[in-house]
Parts: sequence; structure tokens; C-alpha cells
Amino acid sequence: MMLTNKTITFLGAGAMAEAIIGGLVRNQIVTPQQIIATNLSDTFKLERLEQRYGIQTTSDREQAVKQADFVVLAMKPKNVEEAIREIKSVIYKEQLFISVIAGIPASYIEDLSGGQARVVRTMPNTSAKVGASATAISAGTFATDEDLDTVSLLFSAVGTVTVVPESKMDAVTGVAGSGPAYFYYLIEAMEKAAVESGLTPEEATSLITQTVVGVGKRLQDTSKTSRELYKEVMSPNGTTEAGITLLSERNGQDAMHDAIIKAIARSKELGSVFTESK
Ligand SMILES: NC(=O)C1=CN([C@@H]2O[C@H](COP(=O)(O)OP(=O)(O)OC[C@H]3O[C@@H](n4cnc5c(N)ncnc54)[C@H](O)[C@@H]3O)[C@@H](O)[C@H]2O)C=CC1
Ligand SMILES: O=C(O)[C@@H]1CCC=N1
Repeated sequence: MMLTNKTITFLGAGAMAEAIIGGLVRNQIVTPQQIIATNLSDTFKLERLEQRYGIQTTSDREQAVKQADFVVLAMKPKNVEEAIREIKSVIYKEQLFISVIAGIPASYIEDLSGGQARVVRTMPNTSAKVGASATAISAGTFATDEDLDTVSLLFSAVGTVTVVPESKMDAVTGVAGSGPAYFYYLIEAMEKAAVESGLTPEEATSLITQTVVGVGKRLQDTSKTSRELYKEVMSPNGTTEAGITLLSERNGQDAMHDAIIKAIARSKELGSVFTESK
């Protein structure tokens, strides 16, 4: 009901936009005809999206925004200023802006679009591609509870949705937005060690993938703490203890902790640059 006859325009048709479009169409949250995607210049990409998902696409960004009830801002942070300037003359007050852009405060989008725009800021992650994003959303100054409900419904197509105050968005970005990358980085090291030790790349990938899937499922299924869970793997003087001991000697957890704090600081920095440049 909330989405019946509503048009969603994706301003930006990159990896994140495609993941969300895929989820919306697959889960029939809206019909493909309700979605319009547009981008800066890659018409080939637009054609591919049209063929793959049956959505509408256009290179005419003003036209795409004119038709929209919801405008999803899905460009890189450096492009948002120009993107909103280009469409400013056609935006109207009933439209809801949904930003997936890392670090950009809702107030920046409100200001650029004329002051009173309803903005919901979101932070999905790349697991949206497989419907397993941990997405957080927060309301800008003028967004209503109904807007938050609408955006929750849209993003439920690509995973879980958690509503947080905007002040927590930097933490969310460092932990969950960037989160998949930390795991892939660790997995790269696991693959290297596995292959060095005689497993084929295929064997390594298959064993590691299932190990990671198992960890995710176990986490969802247990009330044990992470510490209890890794202790459970460690037999006294066994293989795991040997590995974890080396990781603690090398301050592995500190490195991980500091990396996340650094990512959160970078999110703040991205935001402050935009706030100051107003
Ligand atoms: N990749 C990730 O893990 C996550 C990314 N994000 C955010 O999602 C946003 C998009 O990221 P990706 O999809 O990875 O980027 P991408 O580079 O794949 O796509 C960006 C898109 O924006 C378009 N664009 C640029 N200028 C435009 C303009 N003036 N008007 C309309 N479209 C314009 C480009 O043509 C392209 O289609 C970024 O702001 C990023 O911070 C958020 C959460 C996670
Ligand atoms: O690295 C970035 O800036 C974006 C935001 C979270 C994941 N990717």
C-alpha cells in the first residue's frame, strides 16, 4: 500500500543501486515498472539493467527525477553536489530522498535541495547483492515516521534494517558498511595459507566459504558470546590455541579494533568536509 503506484528513481546506477534494484524486483516489493534508473554516462550499463530486471532507464536525469516519488541518491560522495544541482529545478516537496552515500549528512542534502527536503540516510553493505545486507537507516530533519517505514520496507528487500539516530551512522559505516571487506581480507589470507599448505584453490575456496557460512549461521543461532564461541573451538594445547596464540602475540585483535575505529573516523571526516564546504 505504502508503495503502490509510487515511482522510485535511482540517481546513480552502480554496484549498490543494482544490488537494491535486484532485491526490490526479486522480492516483488515493487514492480519493475515502478523503478527508473539513471546515471552519469554509461548507457550500456542502463541497457543491461533494463534487460536484466525489466526496469525503466533513461539518460535524462531531470526527467527521471520529475517522475519520482522516491529519489535514491546512489552516487559517490564526490558527485552528490553536482548531482543535486542538476536536478534542483525539478524536485518538489512531496518527494522523499533516500541516500546510500557514505559519510554525507542528511543536512547537506537538505541544504543542497533547497532546505526542507525529506531525507532518509541509509548504510547498506555489499551483501545486499544476496539479500543479506545489514542496513541501518536514520531520519533527516524533515523525514517522518512513515518515511522511515517506507525506507525500512524498501531495504528489507536486501536484508535486515535497523533504525538508528544519525549520530550513529559513522559507527555503522565503519562496522557494517565496511564490515564485509574485513572478512574478505581475512579470507584472502586463509586462502593463501591453504594453498601454500597443499590444498587446491577450489578446495580452499569451498572449505573456507562453508566455514564462513557456518560461522554466520552459528552466530544467528546461539546466545553464546564471541569469546565463548572461539574458546569452544580451542582444545587445550591444540591447533586452534597455537593459531590464536600467535594472533594475540601479534596483537591481531588490536589491529582489527583499530582498523574499525579508523574507518569510523574516515566516515566522520567525509561528513565534516561536506558540512564545512557549505
Ligand atoms: N560499496 C559499498 O560497500 C557501499 C557503498 N555505499 C555508497 O554507495 C554509493 C555508490 O557506491 P557504488 O554503487 O559502489 O558506486 P559506483 O561507482 O558503482 O556507482 C556510482 C554511480 O553514480 C553515478 N553518478 C555519478 N554522478 C552522477 C550524477 N551527477 N547523477 C546521477 N548519477 C551519477 C555513476 O554514473 C554510477 O552509476 C557511494 O556513495 C558509497 O559511499 C554505501 C554502502 C556500502
Ligand atoms: O568504503 C566506503 O567508503 C563505502 C562505505 C561503506 C562501504 N563502502
